[in-house]
Amino acid sequence: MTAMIYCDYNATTPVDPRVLEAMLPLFSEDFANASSGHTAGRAVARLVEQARGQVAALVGAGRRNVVFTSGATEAANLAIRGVLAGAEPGRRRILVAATEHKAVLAAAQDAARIHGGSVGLIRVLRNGTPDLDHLASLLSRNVVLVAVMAANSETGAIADVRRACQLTHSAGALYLCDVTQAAGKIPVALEAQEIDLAVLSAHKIYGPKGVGALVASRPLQNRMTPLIVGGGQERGLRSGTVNSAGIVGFGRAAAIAAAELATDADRLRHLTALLHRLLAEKLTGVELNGPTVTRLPNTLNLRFAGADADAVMTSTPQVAVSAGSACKGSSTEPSHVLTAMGLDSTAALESLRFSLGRPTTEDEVHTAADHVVTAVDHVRSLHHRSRPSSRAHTPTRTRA
Ligand SMILES: Cc1ncc(COP(=O)(O)O)c(C=O)c1O
Ligand code: FES
Repeated sequence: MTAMIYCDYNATTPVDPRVLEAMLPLFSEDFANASSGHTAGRAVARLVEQARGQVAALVGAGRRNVVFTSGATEAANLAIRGVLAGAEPGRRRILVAATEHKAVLAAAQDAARIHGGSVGLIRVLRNGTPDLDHLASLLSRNVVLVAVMAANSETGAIADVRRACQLTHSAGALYLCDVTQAAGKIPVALEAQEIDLAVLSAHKIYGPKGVGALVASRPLQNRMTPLIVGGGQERGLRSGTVNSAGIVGFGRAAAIAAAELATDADRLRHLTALLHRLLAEKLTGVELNGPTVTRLPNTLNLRFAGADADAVMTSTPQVAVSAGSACKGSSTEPSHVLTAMGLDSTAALESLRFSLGRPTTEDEVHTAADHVVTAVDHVRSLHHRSRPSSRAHTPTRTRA
């Protein structure tokens, strides 16, 4: 049995050993409650504040702007609900890119339902990048919030965040940027770009699961309504004893990601291009879903025409890839991201996402490509056998 080759780092990453090392003392000697006034508590509070600074630095924000949550999902819910709750009655429309993560799409729908608002979808171009001309045409004085993610988890498509933010501000609305996939992979500069609200998650950057952050300016934080009330931690925006071990791990992961971003990105860009080349050389009918250039360095979403993605995944248990996003699991619904780009459901269901990571090696890429080639060939041959009248997808392979 060969070891599994993990190519699903956009779904989640392993905890970096250096992160684990930083976290361990928080479970033993530094276990005190960060809100406690005694020396032990204050020592933990200092570690939490150090982590706040590290997370802020990764995304180019001030330390005081970071509010720790249980993840990007909670942060998105807090941001959207928090803004809408305090919005003027005549200004409760939210615009979200059609390819946003469900955490943002569902939070927007829910907030609109609860607070009497509405949600509009911003179209994306064929390559998955948000259509900012469409955003411009949708903006009006009713819009309170616009959400356009920095980089898409399924296709790696990178948005022109600067322009999206400028358009939003010129209409007097707030801009929310989901940087969960961008953080640690490409530079993120929230303050320089005047982004009002951002969300991210530790487990996408080799930190632990169950911890994330909302980044928002102090005046905005003061205007926001919390989702969870109680002891008033995180300046009243997120009550509950802080997850000190998780936060310290998040901070260490952010510091490592910031220091290694450039080298990681170069290496991953090379490995992703290699994987793409190997698959395109050995298979016909391979189409890239996503931009050729403005794409995350580690992400490759490919359609293998005539090969159902779930069947390919079943035939290649040695390689961990995903069809759509991890939280959809094995659902047979086509990805909302791919269909928003104009793929029909057949094409969407024939698409696989490869996302490489810090531990990925060149050997792994070669082996993964071999496995996927075999699996795609196998699935295509089954398909042709089960439907004798169908034409082969490969021009060189004709049926008798
Ligand atoms: C772009 C994006 N936003 C938000 C999330 C949600 O993060 P979490 O599961 O940590 O709440 C994810 C994770 O899948 C993501 O990829
Ligand atoms: S786990 Fe990434 S999309 Fe849900």
